Amino acid sequence: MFSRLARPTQLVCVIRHQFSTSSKSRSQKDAKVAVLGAAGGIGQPLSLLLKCQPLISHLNLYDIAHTPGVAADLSHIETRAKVKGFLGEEQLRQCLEGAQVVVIPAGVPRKPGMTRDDLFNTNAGIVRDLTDAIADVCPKAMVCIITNPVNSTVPIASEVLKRRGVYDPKRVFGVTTLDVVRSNTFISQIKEIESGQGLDLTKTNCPVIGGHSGITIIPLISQCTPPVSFPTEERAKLTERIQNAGTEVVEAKAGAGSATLSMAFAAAEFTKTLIEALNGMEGKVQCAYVRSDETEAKYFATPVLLGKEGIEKNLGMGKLLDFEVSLLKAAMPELIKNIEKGEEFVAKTYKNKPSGGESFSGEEFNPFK
Ligand SMILES: NC(=O)C1=CN([C@@H]2O[C@H](COP(=O)(O)OP(=O)(O)OC[C@H]3O[C@@H](n4cnc5c(N)ncnc54)[C@H](O)[C@@H]3O)[C@@H](O)[C@H]2O)C=CC1
Ligand SMILES: O=C([O-])CC(=O)C(=O)O
Repeated sequence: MFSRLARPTQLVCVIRHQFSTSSKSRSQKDAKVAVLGAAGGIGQPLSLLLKCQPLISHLNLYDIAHTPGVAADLSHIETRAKVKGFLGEEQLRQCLEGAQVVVIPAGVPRKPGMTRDDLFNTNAGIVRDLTDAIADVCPKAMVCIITNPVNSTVPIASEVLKRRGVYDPKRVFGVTTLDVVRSNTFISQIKEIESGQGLDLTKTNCPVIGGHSGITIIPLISQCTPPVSFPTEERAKLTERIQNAGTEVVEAKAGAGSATLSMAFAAAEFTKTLIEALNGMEGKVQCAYVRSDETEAKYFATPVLLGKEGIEKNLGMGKLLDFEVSLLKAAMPELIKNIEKGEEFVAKTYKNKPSGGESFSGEEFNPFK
């Protein structure tokens, strides 16, 4: 059930292959995708990968800077998707017209010494306002949120959509694919050191549940396919590396941002799987941070089966080892706090704009009063 997609280890070749294979197919449907934050460190390579994705017919790129150049550049690539750039708030709604999938990497990244939660003050408002525009223009779109802190930005987007009366939990995703990508890579690397032969990365799949920050990232190594086993100490070390992998990149980049290329790869994989599922392809599964009843946290990442309407089924976390249960216990307080912080932010700051009516204060929605 939890299948891996073919992964572009040799990216360019696979991009060409995907394009040439599917340009022969006349049965594919058109997908219109908007990327918000498209000129950034993630946005640019992500837009490149999406431009090479044959299921995408239209690719709209929005940012507060540089999108005309990025769009002009990408538009010269001989692949199917028609690329348009949209610049500044006044063009945001135009960008979103007809979008079936909206991917959001807009917002500031970490610098060394910062936590993802330290990004909240800047990024919360960005996600709130972008989601508000989505509610106006393409309320039925799939919303894929990359912007950190994901643990809080997904609740923020959900609360805005709720206030606008267009929330459907099947259509809102926190993109946590990078945690799976990293787990697969690190597990295979260790097996290569141990046995001289790594795992076949096209078939390796380690689900990652929980949230997307530090100890809230819970790799389920016991559920990896193919099955792998590690001595207790090594499993703990591997888990810690996966949890801190984002910080590993932030430190290596030494002030120049966080993971961009691997994140673009991961988000492109997620988007591709989602579009395939929207097109009716069956058995499409990805881990994502979604509205969930799995635990006491309202939002929780698990493998989800994707379908024509978004999430078809939450596949849950399965049976955990004692070690994984202890990781889950450790994660819950932080995760719940992050979720509440996102919800409170919207309650305190959201100004609803009913169509044709006047703006009125978010105070009216404050459930804490
Ligand atoms: N979910 C995940 O696994 C990951 C999430 N991230 C997060 O992704 C976000 C983006 O990271 P980078 O691309 O490296 O940052 P970046 O700074 O390189 O790019 C961000 C882009 O967002 C744009 N932007 C800012 N405000 C905007 C607004 N109101 N509307 C539209 N665009 C706006 C900026 O102009 C910039 O082009 C960060 O919050 C980062 O923490 C990064 C890596 C992994
Ligand atoms: O670490 C960061 O700030 C960016 C991120 O979410 C990741 O790389 O997993």
